[in-house]
Amino acid sequence: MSPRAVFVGAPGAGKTTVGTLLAEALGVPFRDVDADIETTAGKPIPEIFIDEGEEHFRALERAAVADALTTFDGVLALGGGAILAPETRELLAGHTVVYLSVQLSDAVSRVGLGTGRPLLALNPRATLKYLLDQRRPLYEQVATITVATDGRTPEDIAEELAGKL
Ligand SMILES: Nc1ncnc2c1ncn2[C@@H]1O[C@H](COP(=O)(O)OP(=O)(O)O)[C@@H](O)[C@H]1O
Ligand SMILES: O=C(O)C1=C[C@@H](OP(=O)(O)O)[C@@H](O)[C@H](O)C1
Ligand SMILES: [Mg+2]
Repeated sequence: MSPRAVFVGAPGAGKTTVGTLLAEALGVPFRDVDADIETTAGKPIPEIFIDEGEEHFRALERAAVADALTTFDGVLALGGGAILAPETRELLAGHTVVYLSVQLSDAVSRVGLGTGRPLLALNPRATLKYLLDQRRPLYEQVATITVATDGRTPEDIAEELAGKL
């Protein structure tokens, strides 16, 4: 069993939003690894970061991605940092991986100061700039399809992808 599409990209790229719309368009289920992690941990992601720390979150994330890649055949969204793990990048080989790219300005305006992303809680613009610079090569490495999302609606992006998949 293998997902129809796996979404990667930075926080605010629209993985959860576009992934949900694409799953609807294809008539398949949607799953978000962040939600799987919260179910396993029994608490929201910010609380995992506070109580156990990022390393523990990343361990849960590696396990959740490995599980979903072999047990789920709908549309799957990863968290933005999942591709930091070399073993996760290796597991993605052979899958249909959609990289939603986003420039700093759109990413910042989309995530704003909203809660739920502990890494961005303090200084979203500076942190996002760092994350984008660090991760862009990794997203490009695992991607089989890349879609630039700046200035486009989630509906428009999902429609384009539904036509390609
Ligand atoms: N293409 C887009 N244009 C404008 N806003 C978007 C777009 N994609 C997502 N958003 C908004 O940005 C925020 C983050 O989207 P989300 O799907 O949670 O991103 P991710 O899962 O990649 O972090 C949400 O408020 C969502 O409605
Ligand atoms: O970029 C990251 O390291 C993270 C992104 C989040 O997911 P989204 O990319 O869906 O916001 C979530 O997994 C966690 O807060 C860590
Ligand atoms: Mg998300």
